[in-house]
Amino acid sequence: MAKSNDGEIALPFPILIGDIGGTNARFALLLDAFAPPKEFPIIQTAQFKTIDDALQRSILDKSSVQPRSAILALAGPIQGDEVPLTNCDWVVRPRDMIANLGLEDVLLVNDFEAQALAIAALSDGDREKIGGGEENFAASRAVLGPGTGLGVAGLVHAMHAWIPVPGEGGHIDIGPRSERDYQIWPFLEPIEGRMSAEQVLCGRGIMNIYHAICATERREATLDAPAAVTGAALSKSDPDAIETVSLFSTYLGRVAGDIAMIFMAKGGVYLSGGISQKILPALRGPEFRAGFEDKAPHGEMLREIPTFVVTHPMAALAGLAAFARMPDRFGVASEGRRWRK
Ligand SMILES: Nc1ncnc2c1ncn2[C@@H]1O[C@H](COP(=O)(O)OP(=O)(O)OP(=O)(O)O)[C@@H](O)[C@H]1O
Repeated sequence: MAKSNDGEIALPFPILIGDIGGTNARFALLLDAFAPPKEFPIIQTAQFKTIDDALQRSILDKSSVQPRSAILALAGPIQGDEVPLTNCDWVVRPRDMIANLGLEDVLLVNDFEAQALAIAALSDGDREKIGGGEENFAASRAVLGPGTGLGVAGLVHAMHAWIPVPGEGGHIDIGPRSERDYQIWPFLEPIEGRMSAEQVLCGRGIMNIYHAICATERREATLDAPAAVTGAALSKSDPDAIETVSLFSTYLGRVAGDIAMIFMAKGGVYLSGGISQKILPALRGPEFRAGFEDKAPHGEMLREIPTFVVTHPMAALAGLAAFARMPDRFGVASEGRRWRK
């Protein structure tokens, strides 16, 4: 059996891989290191009381293949033998999974770690470049994903391996920069008195910006959901929605530029998460790159760093599949989050 580079033995095939978010869970089976993943229909987490029930009824009962191991990416910190999920009622108990579902080996990783694994493996068909120079293939990369929250991770190339670096980068401070920012800022809702990136760069953040613009303009806020705001912006039917998406793109560019500097991400900065793909036409506009490059004294360096929108519909699963097939290429720590029969 192969050894992964942290000295652990690679997980045995067939491997069940899963990306479990607050609303949706996506699963696929890998029969061996070469066969394409067998994907299952997306599961709504709210429709099953427990994850074991969802796995039994939606995966195991629907396939003749019994997986020997599982790699699951979860939204939330992984600590101890019972891992509650953020934004949904499921609790992941790997020991019970091994006892009840016929698995021998379970590895849990953070959802943005899976996104970081994905950006090591995406082909040109799974991403759209939106500015900057050529990528440096051996250099570090970073990924930001505005969705229900703002996930951030780095991907560092060291010791002949790609090492995902998950963190809480979505919660860094963000401050006003332009005259317009100074007008809007007093109306933005802070968290415990401070403005963090996540307060503006997620679904809730879109509404925060939109309400602040409406308050600044003394206009009634008529749109009631992030999708309504981005829809009205893309169809150019509402001036406040248009400005919301313009400022969202600027702020996403600024934070992406900060993360690029922290990781020296000359391999590129990637935008994932549910929102990036949905506002892709807006991200192609000038605001995102202008915010990204406005980083004196390092503007020159930032202008060279390419940025990409991840267009792969199941990027996290693609990342987990790449790791499952070639664990030696990645430095994924397993201490405290791997359970074996
Ligand atoms: N068209 C849209 N424009 C802007 N925001 C949207 C749009 N559609 C959904 N959203 C917002 O995106 C967020 C959900 O993001 P995303 O799809 O990335 O979910 P997630 O956090 O990855 O969870 P899960 O994995 O369970 O789907 C919600 O806040 C939702 O309101």
